[in-house]
Amino acid sequence: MDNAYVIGVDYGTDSVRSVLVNARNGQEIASSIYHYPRWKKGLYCNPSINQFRQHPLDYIEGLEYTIKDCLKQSGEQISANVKAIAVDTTGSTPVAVDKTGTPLALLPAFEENPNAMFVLWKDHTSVKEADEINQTAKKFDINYLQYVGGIYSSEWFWAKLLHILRKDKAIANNIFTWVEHCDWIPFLLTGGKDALHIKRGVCSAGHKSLWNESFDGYPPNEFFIAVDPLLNGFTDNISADTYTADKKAGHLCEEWAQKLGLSTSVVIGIGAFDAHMGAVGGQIEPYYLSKVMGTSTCDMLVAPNHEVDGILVSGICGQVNGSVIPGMLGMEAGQSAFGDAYAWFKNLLMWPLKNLLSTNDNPALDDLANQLEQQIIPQLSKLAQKIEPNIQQEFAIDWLNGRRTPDANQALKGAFFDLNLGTDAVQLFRALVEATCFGAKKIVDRFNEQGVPVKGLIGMGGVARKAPFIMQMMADVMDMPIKIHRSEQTCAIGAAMFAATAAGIYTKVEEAMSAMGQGFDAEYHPNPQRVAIYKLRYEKYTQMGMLIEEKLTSKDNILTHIA
Ligand SMILES: Nc1ncnc2c1ncn2[C@@H]1O[C@H](COP(=O)(O)OP(=O)(O)O)[C@@H](O)[C@H]1O
Ligand SMILES: O=C(CO)[C@@H](O)[C@@H](O)COP(=O)(O)O
Repeated sequence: MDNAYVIGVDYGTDSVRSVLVNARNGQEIASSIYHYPRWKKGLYCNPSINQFRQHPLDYIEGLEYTIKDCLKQSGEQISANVKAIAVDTTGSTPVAVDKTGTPLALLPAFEENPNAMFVLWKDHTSVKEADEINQTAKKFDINYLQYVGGIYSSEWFWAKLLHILRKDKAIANNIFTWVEHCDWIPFLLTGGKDALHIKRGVCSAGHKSLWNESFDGYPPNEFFIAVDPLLNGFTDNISADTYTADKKAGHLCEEWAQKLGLSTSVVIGIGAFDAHMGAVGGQIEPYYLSKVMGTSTCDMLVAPNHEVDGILVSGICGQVNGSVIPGMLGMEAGQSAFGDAYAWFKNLLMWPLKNLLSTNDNPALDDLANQLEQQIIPQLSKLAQKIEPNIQQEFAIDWLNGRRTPDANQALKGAFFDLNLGTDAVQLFRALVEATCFGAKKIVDRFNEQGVPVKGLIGMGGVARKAPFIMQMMADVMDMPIKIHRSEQTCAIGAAMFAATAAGIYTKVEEAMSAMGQGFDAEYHPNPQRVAIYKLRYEKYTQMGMLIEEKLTSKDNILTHIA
């Protein structure tokens, strides 16, 4: 135990990070990050139709680079004592694979075909298919959506599969099965060669693929045929056995052991989603909402199974036994755009610099544009912090990437209200931040209303750590303190905790969490004066949100007729 080290690998939206930590106390020995090069160039994506695809080579190259870099920084002695690796990824981010479990984009015939690549969580091309799953589910006596909040989302597994099968005959003819990113990386590292043997984590299966123990696995084939005969037989190639992330997927295969310079005795853990492992890295406690705030938010809550027996929370992203901590019910909710909403606003302000300023012959101008870009969100935050909220101020709705929870509806859009000729960028930014905090409060309200009391808030992720202004507003809007986890890399550290448990260094992940957790370093408390004004503004957010939703979904909506 003295000389035991573990590696946690965290695949985020833009980059993969690995950390090598001391399994005894969680001390970070090395970390490394790799930005996906093809993704960075915008390849295979089309934001105007919400198509976001990632090439498997971005993932494979990043895996090799970051782990090797960590080992290089740590030195030979530590590298020789690496006992386990575990991986978390975004999700639902599935890919079509052939019988050998190879993603189709790794085959020459499909290497440039976006439909043969991983369909990133934020790809919303399958809104129609998700709707068809929702409509079909109503025709069955058993409610197959009861454990995923009652609404199937276009961000998820089956909707994405159906969309790809419909769009691309060549993929439909060559696909053997459909696999989540978090289940595929352990398969890769353990040298899997048969797609029937891919081990599916309970986290991905339960939250995104409609697996539940009460159905003895997935819904029956008739359900999928009723959605579309194209889905016929797909569950035959997906094992109904699922695993919690404290278990082994296997050992490092010869090929990857050689590539990385590690031994084949290194244990590979079962994979799970970033937010779920992040919640563990952030030392989640029962009934604390653990908010991973980055591009999007993922809000996790755990509760002992016997205390929430019979409760089904509607409109969330699922409740799954063991998806976060084995033996507890893991519940997931979240917002489709959080930091992404601020990034959108920043990009809007950057438009003249990106489009009117010719930097061809002048690298200094390029540098200047980049520097300004880095400063936009911090400077807006600094100035927005000085504005005291009042009821008449500019106002926004945060559904710029649709609404993930409560009640998934990816067709919804964002909005600004109450603008006048005096409205400036700072006021608009303030309104946007406030809207994202209101969106966060809607999730807390839903848990409270449906019998799962939220007793505290834990903040993690890029925005939680970089944005005191936003975290203070979160505490004010929620009327509840929020404590921020010390770790910069909660997801990767969570993966490292699971790696240590899968390797048998700890018997339970809770033990790993208390031994390896780094604790909290900031806490924001609500300001009573602002709490009162935000209550009124939240009421307005609710009313305006309802108005937008009714308009967008009503039969006499002019846009529906034009479409
Ligand atoms: N100073 C800041 N204040 C608020 N948001 C920020 C700041 N800097 C970056 N962001 C946002 O953080 C998000 C990235 O979060 P991060 O946790 O680093 O990545 P990921 O979600 O990919 O894991 C981006 O959407 C960006 O707009
Ligand atoms: O939805 C999930 C997990 O269920 C996340 O993977 C997804 O929000 C992406 O997270 P990031 O914004 O990359 O931290």
